[in-house]
Amino acid sequence: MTKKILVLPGDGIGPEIVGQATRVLDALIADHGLDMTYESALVGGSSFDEHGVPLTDEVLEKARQADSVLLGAVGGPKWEQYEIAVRPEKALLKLRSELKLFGNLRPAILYPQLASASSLKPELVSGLDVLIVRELTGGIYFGQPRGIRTNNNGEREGFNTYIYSESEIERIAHVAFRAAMLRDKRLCSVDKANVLEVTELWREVMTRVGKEYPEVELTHMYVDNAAMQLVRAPKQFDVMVTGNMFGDILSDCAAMLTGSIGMLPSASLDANGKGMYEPIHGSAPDIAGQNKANPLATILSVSMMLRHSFGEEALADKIENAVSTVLDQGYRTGDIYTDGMKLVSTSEMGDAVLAALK
Ligand SMILES: NC(=O)c1ccc[n+]([C@@H]2O[C@H](COP(=O)([O-])OP(=O)(O)OC[C@H]3O[C@@H](n4cnc5c(N)ncnc54)[C@H](O)[C@@H]3O)[C@@H](O)[C@H]2O)c1
Ligand SMILES: CC(C)[C@H](C(=O)O)[C@@H](O)C(=O)O
Ligand SMILES: [Mg+2]
Repeated sequence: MTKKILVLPGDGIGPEIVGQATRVLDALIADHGLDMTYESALVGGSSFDEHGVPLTDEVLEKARQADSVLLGAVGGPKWEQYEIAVRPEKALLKLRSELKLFGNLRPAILYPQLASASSLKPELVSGLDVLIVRELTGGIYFGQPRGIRTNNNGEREGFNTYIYSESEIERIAHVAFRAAMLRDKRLCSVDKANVLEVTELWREVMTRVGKEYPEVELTHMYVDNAAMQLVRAPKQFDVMVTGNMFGDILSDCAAMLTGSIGMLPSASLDANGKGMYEPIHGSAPDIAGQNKANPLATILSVSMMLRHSFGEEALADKIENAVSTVLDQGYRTGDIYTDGMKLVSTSEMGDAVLAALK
């Protein structure tokens, strides 16, 4: 059966970077006779402008029907004036939650060629390979009740609920332990169990599930310390597992260690391996429309799609090798540029990756 991919470019730099990723996909489909097709649709602000909602029922249904989804980025200043319920970001959250994509994998890998682009000293990051496993459909992002209300003193107050059920923690724990089993077998669970009951339970469940994976060394760390350790000595980590909001923050932090947020892909998976793939960065309004954005995180997201949703390991490797080749050749978009390298545009980086794939 032909595999169907739904492509959602989104807003800001989304269409520019996804444009390069689909060129890579086109080349692989043509050169390797892959039985895959894709169609594109609006999401986020571009959908809001056209349809008055950031995600139409039709596009949600297409996402359900697809074998996997490739997303660029959503959001931007144009839509910040609207209430949260109709903002572009809501589309992303709805897709994640409706498709039950609870397991978010965010690999922070330093390509050796980019050691000098990292914000840390090369010796601290050389060989860096950390996998952040982020719970993506629960926690404070989705907990009820939430809102802005007027309290008894007549003052407005905003509130959200940080909640995790045991089963939600268990299933993300299994994702993380299984990932650790395929790597260096070290898992660090990040929480705030010294203050928040929800993460006290998180720690208890992680420890319990850990008994099923005796080969994996499980450690626990408070999130404030984890943020500090990530910039102090990031190579101490193999796999990190954490909740939705802590994972959001720590993954942006880890991204910068690899040279740029423009380098980090992600996979958001359901219990059956269906996934949505996207770079971890946003729509970068400051550079949108200028053909400047780094498309590599999105191209690497295609690689993750081929690996996790379609079992095409060799082709996934091929994309990663092509990225490594273009970095060897000295091609750099502005975010990863260092002296002596060749500064290229988004589309020229795409050209270079396509050439390296041949
Ligand atoms: N997955 C998503 O769709 C997603 C993720 C994060 C933020 N957002 C949204 O994006 C908008 C902008 O958010 P932000 O500015 O906080 O974060 P951002 O990730 O868009 O940008 C942060 C900084 O990183 C740079 N950057 C990001 N991606 C880059 C790339 N590929 N190449 C080069 N530089 C890159 C930007 O230019 C900017 O200076 C907001 O509306 C936010 O909600 C969306
Ligand atoms: C845009 C926003 C909803 C999203 C998140 O917070 O999950 C983004 O920051 C991410 O990291 O994918
Ligand atoms: Mg984020």
